[in-house]
Amino acid sequence: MIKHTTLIFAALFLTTIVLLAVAAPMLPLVDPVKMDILGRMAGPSLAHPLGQDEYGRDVLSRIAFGARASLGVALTGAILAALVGVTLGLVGAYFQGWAEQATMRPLDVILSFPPMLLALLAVTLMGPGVQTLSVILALLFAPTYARVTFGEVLTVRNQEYIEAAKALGHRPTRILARTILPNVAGPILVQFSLVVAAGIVLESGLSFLGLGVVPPTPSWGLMVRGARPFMEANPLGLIWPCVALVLTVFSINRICDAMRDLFDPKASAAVLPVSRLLAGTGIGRSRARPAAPAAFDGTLLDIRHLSTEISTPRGTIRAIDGVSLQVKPGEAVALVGESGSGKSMTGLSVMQLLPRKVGRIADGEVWYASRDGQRTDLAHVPANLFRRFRGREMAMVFQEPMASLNPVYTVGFQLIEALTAHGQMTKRDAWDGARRMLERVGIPDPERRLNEYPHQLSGGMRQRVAIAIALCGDPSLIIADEPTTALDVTIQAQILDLLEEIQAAAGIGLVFITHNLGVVAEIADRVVVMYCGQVIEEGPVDDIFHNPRHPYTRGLLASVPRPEDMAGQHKRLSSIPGTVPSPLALPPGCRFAPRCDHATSACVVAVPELEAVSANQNTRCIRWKEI
Ligand SMILES: Nc1ncnc2c1ncn2[C@@H]1O[C@H](COP(=O)(O)OP(=O)(O)OP(=O)(O)O)[C@@H](O)[C@H]1O
Repeated sequence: MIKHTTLIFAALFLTTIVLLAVAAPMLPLVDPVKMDILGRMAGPSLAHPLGQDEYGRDVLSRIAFGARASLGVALTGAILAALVGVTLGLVGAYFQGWAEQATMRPLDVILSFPPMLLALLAVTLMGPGVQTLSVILALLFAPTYARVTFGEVLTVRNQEYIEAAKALGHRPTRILARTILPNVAGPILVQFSLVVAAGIVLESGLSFLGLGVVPPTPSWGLMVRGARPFMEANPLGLIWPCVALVLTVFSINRICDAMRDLFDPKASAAVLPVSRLLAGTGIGRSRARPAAPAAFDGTLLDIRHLSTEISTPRGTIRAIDGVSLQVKPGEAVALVGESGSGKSMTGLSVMQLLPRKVGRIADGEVWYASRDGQRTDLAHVPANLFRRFRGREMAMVFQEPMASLNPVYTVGFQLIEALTAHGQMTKRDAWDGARRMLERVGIPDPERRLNEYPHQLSGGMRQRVAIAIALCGDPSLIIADEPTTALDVTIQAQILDLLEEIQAAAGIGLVFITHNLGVVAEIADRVVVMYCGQVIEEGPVDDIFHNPRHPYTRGLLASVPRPEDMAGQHKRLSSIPGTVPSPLALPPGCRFAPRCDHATSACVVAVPELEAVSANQNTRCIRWKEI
């Protein structure tokens, strides 16, 4: 209640002051520079409602005209500084490297100059005046904005919703303006209110030195300075400009606070109870898998001997090493393996979303067949041309939907962004399209949900929205990186059903990255088992589950609880002994040998090749026939 009252007061006060400043020359006010020696420091009267100053000038008139200079200088300076500083901070933090040097280092130079020296330099070059003051303020405050923005962007730039925006094929300028900027707007707005306040105060100091507003032109700062020596004889002369200053600064602060809340919907919106959010999420779909339409005969994705390197402070590692796998249209291929085995890096390499600067495809090919039948080696598509594949041809669903959705935009806005990313649409069509996408992923009451923010949805619904966004570009391939790991078990099952249903109905090729072999059995047609960046076994789900040939696959399967274990038939779950070796110190020969019960001296001689076990199954173990 108090919060709202202060906001209304702030808005009214600021509007009045701004109107007063704009309309001052048209109002029936006394000439603000006209002196009246007989009326020096006279108290309020009908002719002078706020009294007269040390030269007998009308205080009300000087407040109104003074607002023009003070607010004009402070607001212009703060806005100019924000435009320059925020742009440089965004570009420097997002692109880093040379962009950081080009944007942030010149600002460091400006910061190292004493402010007064800068002010004198500007006055020497431009002459004193209101415009010069605005430029000085912009120069002084742009580095502060840039630093605040730079720091904020660094904290959000690795968030999954930024990766999700890239995965949709958005341009960097669009990502900066529409995805990152709203998420860092809060601290920038706070900075803005501080800069306006500091600007008003600085204006008075610089005007006093003859570097800004030239007397007798009124400004609030000059009024404070003029009234100070007479504060005992005429306290009102000091109080009025101070009241105007304090209330203006307070109002700007309050309005900026409210705007910050607006940009951070979590701070203002009421969070709905989870039970209500979970109601009617569309549980209980049939598990029967419809036959995938034979949309395309060949392979949709054909990864051949793909190796990806990452530079780390301790040396370059091969995050994936010679990975080959194929995905057909309508086929679901699961990538499984312990943490660090290279599953995510495989997905990110295909999408060209490797960690900036440090990650690169070192070797291999990634053949992708577009809808028109054209095959492209994605590993060799330049980064600036790759955008046309993301979103439209292939999409990505991430693990944590709260992180992959942009927290400051409604569900509807984000869906419309995705729908319009690759083509123009009318607002009405985009809204209808967004509603249909929500219906498609089984979200009840889609019209209402379109107006809600991600934090107002349950985890399961958020993931449905993330899937809907991925589907907006009608992709042929979806890479889902542990899309159910962050969800509880019942919701996991619903999301799996949904993915399975959509993928099979639309003939989409699905690469499903997971730790969970239970999930693999549920969704996948084929399994690719990875260890230390290599594929160590692959084949159809049934073959891998019933006839695993690699000791590592066996170990993984033995560590999965089965229904009979739960039912009390005491079969001990085994875990694989030892830990995954560091990619910086890989063992010679078979990478699993140090943890393998069946390893012999022959296993450490050379890295085993993938060997065909049957027409469909391959394994990377030289002893598979014996064990
Ligand atoms: N940004 C990074 N910087 C340095 N090394 C990385 C980075 N990301 C991944 N790696 C390394 O690359 C290798 C493969 O990692 P990746 O994330 O693909 O494994 P994963 O199988 O997906 O694991 P998880 O299941 O934990 O996600 C690991 O050795 C990992 O430490």
